Formats: sequence, C-alpha cells, structure tokens
Amino acid sequence: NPKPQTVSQEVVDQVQKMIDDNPVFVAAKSYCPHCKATLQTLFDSMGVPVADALVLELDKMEDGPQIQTALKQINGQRTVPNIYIGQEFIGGNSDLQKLYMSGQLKTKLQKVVRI
Ligand SMILES: N[C@@H](CCC(=O)N[C@@H](CS)C(=O)NCC(=O)O)C(=O)O
Repeated sequence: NPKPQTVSQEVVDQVQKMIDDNPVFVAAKSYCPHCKATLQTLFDSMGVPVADALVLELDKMEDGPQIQTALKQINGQRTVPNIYIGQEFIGGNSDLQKLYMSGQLKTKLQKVVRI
C-alpha cells in the first residue's frame, strides 16, 4: 500500500473536513512511539475527552497513505503524529511536548475542550 506523491483536491478537502470537525485531530500510527507519547499527554496528562478528539491510525486504514500525503500537502509535515488543536496546526510530538512544558498546551486546549 505505497504512499502516493500527490492526492486529488477531493482527498485534501476530505482531510481538511476532519480537521475542521474536531477540536483535537491527531493522525498517528499504532507502532509509533512519538504518537504514543502525544496520545498519553493529550488523554492521560491533560484529560482531553475522547469524544472531542479524532485519532486516525493511518497504518490501520486502507486510505492511510492518501491521508498522510494530503496532510503533507496541507501543512508541509510528512511525519506522524500530525497534530491540530482547534484547527491550529501544532506540528509533531516534539512541538506538542514543548507546548506542554511551557503551559501553552493547557491554554490552547481550554479554548476548545472542557479540561
Ligand atoms: N520529531 C517528530 C518525529 C516523528 C517521527 O519520526 N515519526 C515517524 C514514525 S515513529 C514517521 O512519521 N516516519 C515516517 C512515516 O511513518 O511515514 C515528532 O516529534 O513528532
């Protein structure tokens, strides 16, 4: 299931809609340790309600490679985790952890979810 170099605008629009429809959006892979760290911070440390987040496990999805390429077209990042909070592109796990350490993650989350 190889990753395409580009995807159609239709696929880009579908991915953008998933970002737009969810307070927290994370594209992850089930085996990825950086993704595990991100999900632990969001759900265990910060207490983000599961219902407020869409977590995609791209390696378990038939269209996972298409979604990953669409995200690259949307925000320029090719790695997972690929994280949005309130439709703001955060980046990857290292970016999320910096926000967590500085206290800014809480501020951003409080604007979009009840924590
Ligand atoms: N600095 C990045 C590292 C993320 C990373 O290396 N992710 C790996 C998976 S663990 C990745 O996306 N590899 C390319 C791929 O899976 O397509 C972060 O903190 O999120």
